[in-house]
Amino acid sequence: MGYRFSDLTDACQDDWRAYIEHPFVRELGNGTLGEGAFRHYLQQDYLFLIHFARAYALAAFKSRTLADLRQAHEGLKAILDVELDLHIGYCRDWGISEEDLATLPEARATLAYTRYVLDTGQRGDLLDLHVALAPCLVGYGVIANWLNAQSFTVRGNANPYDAWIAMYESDEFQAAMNDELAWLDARLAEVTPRRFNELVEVFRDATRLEIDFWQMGLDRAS
Ligand SMILES: Cc1ncc(CO)c(N)n1
Repeated sequence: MGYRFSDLTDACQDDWRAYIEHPFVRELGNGTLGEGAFRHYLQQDYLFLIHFARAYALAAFKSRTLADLRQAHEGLKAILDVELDLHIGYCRDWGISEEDLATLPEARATLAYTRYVLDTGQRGDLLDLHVALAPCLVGYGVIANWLNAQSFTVRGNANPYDAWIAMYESDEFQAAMNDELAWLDARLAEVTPRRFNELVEVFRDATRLEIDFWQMGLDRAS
C-alpha cells in the first residue's frame, strides 16, 4: 500500500514511453511532421475535447464531496471556455473552419478512446475515471516537458508546431497537471494492491489508446 501516480507509469513503462516519445511527438518537436498528419490530428482532437468535457460532467455526477464536485466543475469549465476556444482558434489558423469541425466524421481511434474513458467512468468510481483521464491531462504536460529536454526539439518560428508545445508547457496547463497529480497521489496512497492492479489495467488501456490516437494522425486513418 501507499501507491502514487509514478507507480502507474512504472507498471506500464513500455506503453507509457511509446506514448510520450511517439514518432508523432518527435516529428512535432523537430518540426518535420507532415501538415496533413497534424491537420487530421487537430480535427479529431476537437471531437476528443467534446467527449473529454463530457467525462468531466460524469466526474461531477460521480462526486461524493463538494470539493470533488467543484473540481469537476472547474475541469469542465476549463475545457469549454479555455481549451476548446483555443483549439477552434488554432484550427482556424490551420485553415479548418468551425463548420468543418462541426460536420467531421469521427475516426475509429477517437471513438475507441473517448468511449473507453466514459465507459470506465460509468462502470467504476471517480478514481477509475481520473485514472482513465490521466494519460490525457498528465501525459500532454509530460510530453511538452519531455520535448523541451530533447536536443532535436526546435522552438520558435522555425517550428510550425511551436504554438502546440507552448500550449501544453503553459503555466495554466502545467498547474492543472500538478493539481491532478496531487489528487491522484492522495487517492492512490489509500488503495489496496488488488485495487491498484485494476487501476494499472485502466491506465495501460488508456495509454495504449493515446498511442493509437498519435498513430491515427500519422496514418491519417479514419
Ligand atoms: C488525444 C488528446 N489527449 C490529451 C489531450 C490534452 O488535453 C488532448 N487535447 N488530446
